[in-house]
Amino acid sequence: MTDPLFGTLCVIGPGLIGSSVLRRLRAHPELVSHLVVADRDPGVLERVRDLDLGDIVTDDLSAAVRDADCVMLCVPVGAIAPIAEAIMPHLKPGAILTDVGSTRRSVVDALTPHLRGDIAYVPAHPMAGTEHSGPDAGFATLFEDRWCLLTPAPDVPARAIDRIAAFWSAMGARIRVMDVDHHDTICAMVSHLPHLIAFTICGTADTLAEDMRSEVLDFAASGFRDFTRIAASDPTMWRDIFLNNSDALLSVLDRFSQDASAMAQAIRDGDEKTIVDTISRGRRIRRSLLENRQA
Ligand SMILES: NC(=O)c1ccc[n+]([C@@H]2O[C@H](COP(=O)([O-])OP(=O)(O)OC[C@H]3O[C@@H](n4cnc5c(N)ncnc54)[C@H](O)[C@@H]3O)[C@@H](O)[C@H]2O)c1
Ligand SMILES: O=C(O)C(=O)C[C@]1(C(=O)O)C=C[C@@H](O)C=C1
Repeated sequence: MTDPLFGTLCVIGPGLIGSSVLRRLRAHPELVSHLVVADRDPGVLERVRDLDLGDIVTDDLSAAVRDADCVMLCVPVGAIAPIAEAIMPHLKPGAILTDVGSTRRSVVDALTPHLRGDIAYVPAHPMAGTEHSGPDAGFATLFEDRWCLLTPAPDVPARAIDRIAAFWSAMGARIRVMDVDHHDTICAMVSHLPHLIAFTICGTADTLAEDMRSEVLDFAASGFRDFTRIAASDPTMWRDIFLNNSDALLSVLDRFSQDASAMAQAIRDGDEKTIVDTISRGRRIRRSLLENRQA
């Protein structure tokens, strides 16, 4: 029998992501021997107990981390650094600290000054999720064949990075190690901007429906519905993402606005070539994504 990856793992914030990790660990008990789960919300803790996702379930974060070989923060981005600061004095010597936050630079900058010398911090962002939140939303296969982006500082010991990489491989994910700012630029484009557009387009349709006193939304077919899926995501999580990745997000939003204006101009001018070229590009991207997924 192989040794477990961690003797004790503590998950703080057993929502969609945290509870998916815990479900996978329950399905593969050889990976981690002992699971400690902490949250500030009594309702969440009750569900975690009902679902039997932890061996110890508590609202006492300091006590929860005391014996943990690895502590994983699965809370909204704005709560990561404050929680890390609060638990820092209570961490076991030599423990690994990790999180699953969707943005990196502002979190790393806020957290690093509080980092103890004997604690390795290895942020890991799984590029997987749904529009749902909370412990009931998770599922054990969420991370299968999805990327997990690791952004450790250059001085983090390789042993700790390897552990977290092995952990996410066991979750079914593919691993890529990258620089913090590079991570934020990529995620601004492929995740944060699409969500911003989805939230905005729903608002526009809703306002139009009110203005016209009409049933615009009643006739929403699948194109609009595809936007509403991601627009149903958690407001606190997305507020934190937008505010914590503002520079990269505003920069891609600027480019998007220019491209949308160019499309508007092409429509105004009856410029068929530009319109067809732009649509064809989208079609090519969709097809190459589907091919890569099947590969
Ligand atoms: N949802 C996604 O699609 C997705 C994908 C990848 C990464 N992420 C990131 O993962 C993290 C968690 O997202 P989620 O969708 O699982 O969220 P969630 O809302 O489902 O769960 C978050 C949990 O954190 C708890 N929490 C919040 N503040 C806390 C605090 N101060 N102290 C203790 N507990 C606290 C909440 O009670 C909740 O149980 C976020 O940083 C998010 O950016 C989300
Ligand atoms: O599929 C979804 O619903 C998601 O929103 C998942 C998604 C994404 O944008 O792809 C959302 C935020 C994350 O940090 C990573 C993944």
